[in-house]
Amino acid sequence: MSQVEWDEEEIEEKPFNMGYMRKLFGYLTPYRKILSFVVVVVLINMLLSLAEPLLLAYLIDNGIKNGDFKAIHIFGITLLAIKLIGWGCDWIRTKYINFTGQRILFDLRQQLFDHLQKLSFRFFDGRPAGKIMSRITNDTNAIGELINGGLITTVMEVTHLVGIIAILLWMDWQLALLSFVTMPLLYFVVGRMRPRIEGAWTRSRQTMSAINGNLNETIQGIRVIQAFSRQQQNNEKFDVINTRNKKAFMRAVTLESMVYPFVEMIGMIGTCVVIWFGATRVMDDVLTVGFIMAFINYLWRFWGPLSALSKVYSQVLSAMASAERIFEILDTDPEVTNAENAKRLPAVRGDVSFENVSFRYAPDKPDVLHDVSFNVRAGQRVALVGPTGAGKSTIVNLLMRFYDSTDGKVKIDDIDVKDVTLESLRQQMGIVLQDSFIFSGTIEQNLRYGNDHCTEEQMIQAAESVRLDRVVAGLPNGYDTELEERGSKLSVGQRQLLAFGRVLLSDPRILILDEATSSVDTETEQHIQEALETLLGGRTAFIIAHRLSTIREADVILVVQDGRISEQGSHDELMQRGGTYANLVQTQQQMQEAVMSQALL
Ligand SMILES: Nc1ncnc2c1ncn2[C@@H]1O[C@H](COP(=O)(O)OP(=O)(O)OP(=O)(O)O)[C@@H](O)[C@H]1O
Repeated sequence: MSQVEWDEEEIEEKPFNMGYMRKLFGYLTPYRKILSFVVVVVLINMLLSLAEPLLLAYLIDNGIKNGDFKAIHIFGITLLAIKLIGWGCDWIRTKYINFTGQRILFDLRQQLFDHLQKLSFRFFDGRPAGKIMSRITNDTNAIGELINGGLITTVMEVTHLVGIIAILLWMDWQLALLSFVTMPLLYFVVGRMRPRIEGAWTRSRQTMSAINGNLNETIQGIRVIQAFSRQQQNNEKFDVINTRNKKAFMRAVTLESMVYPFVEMIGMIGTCVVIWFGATRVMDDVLTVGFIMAFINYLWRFWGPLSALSKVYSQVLSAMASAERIFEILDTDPEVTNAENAKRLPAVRGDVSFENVSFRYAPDKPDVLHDVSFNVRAGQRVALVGPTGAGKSTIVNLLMRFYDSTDGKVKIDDIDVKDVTLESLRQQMGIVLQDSFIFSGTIEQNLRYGNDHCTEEQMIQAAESVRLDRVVAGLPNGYDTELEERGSKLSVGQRQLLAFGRVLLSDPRILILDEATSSVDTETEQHIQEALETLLGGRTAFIIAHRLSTIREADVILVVQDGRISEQGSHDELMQRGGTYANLVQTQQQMQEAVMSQALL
C-alpha cells in the first residue's frame, strides 16, 4: 500500500508511473474493440485533414494560376468531401469516446464504492470523509478526463505532428529545417514558463479549495457563528482567502497572456523565414506560390499538436496523482475479514466473555485495553461505566468485531468471534449509538433497514413497542414520510425512538447501546425509557451508561478505567466495596442534589 498522507494538502501532480498506467489501461480492456474503432476513425480524419494544404497548393498552382475551372471544381468538391467525412469522424469520436469514458468512470466508481463499504473501521479512522468523497468524485473524474481527452488527443496529435514533419521534409527538406530554427527558442521559453504557469494555476485551484472549505465550515457552523456574532471576523477571514484566490488567478492569466503571444511570435518568425526564402525561390521559378502557401499552412498547424500534447502531459501527471489516491483505496484490504474456515454463527443464547483481551488502534499506538476479562450470561444487562477515554466504546467495538483484538479472545456462547463469519455475527447483534444515524428515505425504509422482509404488521408493532407510533401519527404521510439526510426533520428524541424501532425489528440477541447524554423533555424521556425496556427485554445488553438509574438496574456493572476493568459486580456489591464505583455514585448524587437545589432556588 502506498503511503499517501491524508492530512497533507492533496498533491496535484505525480511523476509518471508505468505501474499505475498499466492498471489504468486494465480498465480500458473491456472496451478495446470500440476504442480501436475510434482510433481508426481518428487516424482517417487526421490523414484527410493533412491533405488540405496540399489541396490548397493544387488550387492555387493549377486552378487559379492557370484559370482551370475543372481544377477549381475538383478542389471544391474534394474539400467538401473531406469536411463531410471529417464531421462524421468527429461525431463518431466524440460520441464513442465520451460513452466509453463514462462507462469506465462508472466501473471505477462502482468498484471504489463497493470496496469502500468492505473496508474496516481503521481505514476510516483519521481519514476525513470529505477527502474520501473527493477521491471517488474528483479523482475518478481526473482519470476520466485522461481517458476521454488525453488518450485520443495523444493518438491524434502525435499522428498530426509526425504527419506534418514528414510532409514538410518531403516538400522541401532544406526549407523545413530552416523553418525549424526557432524551435530551440520555443523550447526554452515554453520549457521555462510552463512550470510557472502550471504552478500559478495550481495555486489558484488550491486557494479555490480554501474558499470552498471556508464556505462549507461557515454553512455548517452558521448557528454558532450567529450565536457568537462572528460575522464581521468571518468576513475579514474570507476576504483574505478570496483576495488570495483573485491574485493567484490574475497571476496565472498574466503569465499565460505573456507566453502565448510569444509562442505565436516565434511561430511567425519561422513563417517569415519561409516567406523570405520561399519568395526568392518563387521568383527564381524553383517553387510555386501554391507550394509556399501549403508550406506555411503546415507550419501554422505545427504548434497546435505541440500545445495539445503538452496539455496532455500535465493531464497525465495529474491523473498519476489521482491514480495513486484511488489505488491506495483499492489496494487496501479490509483488515477484519472472515477467516478461511469461518463458519456461520448459529443462533446464540447470548453469553459473552472477554478473555485477557488487549487492544491497540494502530501498531504504533499504545494499548487502550489491557488484559480485559469478564463473563456475562445470556439475558444479563451490563452497564459500562468509567471516565471519558477509558475504553468503553472500544470494548463494544471488539464485541461487534469492528476491530480485532490484539491479544486475547472475545467469545459469544463460547465461540470465538474470529471463527465465525462477520455477517452471521453482526446479524445477531444490534447497536444503537447516541447520535443514531438516520438515512434519507422514508420512516418505513429506515425501520426496515435491518430486516427487509418483515411484514407490515411486524413493522407497525415494532414502532408501537418503542412508542414511535405517536411520532408517526403526527407526520403528514405517516410511515411514508420522507426524511431528509440524517433525519434532520426529526427531533433528537424522535430519532432515538426510530433507531430503537430499527434495532427491534432486526431482533438481535445481543444489544449494544450508547445511552444518549443529550437531554430531551420529560415526556420524550419517559417514552424513551419505556421503549428501552421493550428493546432490552430478554436480550444480553451492553449499555454505555450515563444515567444512574440505568446503572443501578444493571445486573453487572463493569467499571472501566485506563483500559482496565477495575471493578465488576452489581450496584449493591460495588457500593459495599466502597471503591471507585461508590465514589462515582456519590459524586453523581452530589451533583444531582446541587442541580436540584439550584433549580429550586
Ligand atoms: N479510532 C481510534 N483510533 C485511535 N485511538 C482511538 C480511536 N478511538 C478511540 N481511541 C482512543 O482509545 C481510548 C479509548 O477510547 P474509547 O472511545 O473506547 O473511550 P470511552 O471510554 O468510550 O470514552 P467516551 O466515554 O468519551 O466515549 C482513548 O484514549 C481514545 O483516544
